Amino acid sequence: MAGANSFLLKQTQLPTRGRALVASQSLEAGQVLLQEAPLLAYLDAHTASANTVCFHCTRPDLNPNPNGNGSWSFCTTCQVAAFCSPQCAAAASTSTHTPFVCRALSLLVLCTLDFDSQTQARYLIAAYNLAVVSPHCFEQLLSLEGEGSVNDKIHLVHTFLSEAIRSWQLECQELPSWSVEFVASLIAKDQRNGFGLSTFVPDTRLRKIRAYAIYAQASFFNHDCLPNACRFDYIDKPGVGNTDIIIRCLHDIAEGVEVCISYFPVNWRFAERQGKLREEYGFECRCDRCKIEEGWSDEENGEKGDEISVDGEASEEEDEAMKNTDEEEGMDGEGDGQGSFPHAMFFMRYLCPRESCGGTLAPLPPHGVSSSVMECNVCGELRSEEDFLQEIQEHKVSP
Ligand SMILES: C[S@@+](CC[C@H](N)C(=O)[O-])C[C@H]1O[C@@H](n2cnc3c(N)ncnc32)[C@H](O)[C@@H]1O
Repeated sequence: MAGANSFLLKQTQLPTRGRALVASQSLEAGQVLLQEAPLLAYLDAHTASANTVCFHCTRPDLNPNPNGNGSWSFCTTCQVAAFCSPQCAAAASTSTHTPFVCRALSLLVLCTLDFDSQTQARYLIAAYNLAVVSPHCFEQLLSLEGEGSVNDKIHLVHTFLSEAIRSWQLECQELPSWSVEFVASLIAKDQRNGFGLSTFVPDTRLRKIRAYAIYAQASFFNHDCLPNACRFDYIDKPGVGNTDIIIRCLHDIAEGVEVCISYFPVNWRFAERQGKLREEYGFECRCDRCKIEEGWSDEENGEKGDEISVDGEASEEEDEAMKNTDEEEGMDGEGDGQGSFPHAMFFMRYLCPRESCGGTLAPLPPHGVSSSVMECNVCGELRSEEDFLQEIQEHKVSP
């Protein structure tokens, strides 16, 4: 497979879960398995409405100023897309902000779609643009999992996209129109394969979605409620590649073992996890953890859910934070030992201990030797082995 570390993973086909990625050699804790640039990325409509994020690289304007801000500029044609630098503006003109996108964005601000539909419309604009500027990448998008069905919301965004295409055709060239069924299937591909690009807001300790992205190779990671890898992104890092996805091992993985991530915070309870996977991903999870938790009563699910929250208590705020976060996360597991709650140690080791964070901890990439320092994929905090051992003592759970 393609990607920076392509030799570490190989794609295979599994009978009950479709395409999957397995370790093609033994992998080390913290190892970077994949670093990949997006096939396409698009801004969340709420974020975009604030006009403080670069349309091309998604970095924020940290000092918004109505009189103009250093290297920041707006597209003078659509007056919708902001760019953080002349370099981003120039790169966008042949990739993410072509004349078609520019026209479509100027129509988008005039339409009455709600924010959710505007976000979907931004995805469709980016997908249509991809079909024009990079047919090969568009083919990759089309090959991803997901077949959708048409509903009223899809009719609305389809109508918008058709208008945008027609408007551009009048001025320019003959462009193919897309059927509503085709649009529904593209939206399903986004739902099943898209990743949120978010930033951690230290004051609220919540994540704020800034943009979404789809990656050709990372789309082949299946889900597990006790994953052996997790995803990092560094969208504010300087230089190119800030929207790359990085997948790292949580622990050593033997050759031939499937590498899975979690599609949402791992401290979600059984019913929430099953509901999300059924409704948005179209499958029933039969992982080891689910097989155990399906045998729990509602009370047990509630109690154990409480036990494995950050402080031994699952606050409503924390639950809400997790619901608002389309990331793989973890939680700690005080629990009652390995007997009735065998995955408690997973949460002890891989949940960020910071209150309300809910992020997953993975070791820093090994440099010669494995690192014992864990990094949180949500708040970015580091935890040393000494801190971990102290936490275990406090929780009185044997490692
Ligand atoms: C991001 S794609 C993963 C790659 C996918 N298997 C494929 O063939 O392209 C997500 C889809 O994979 C399938 N999938 C992922 N994890 C699964 C699991 N644990 N059990 C069954 N199906 C799974 C579901 O169809 C889901 O909608």
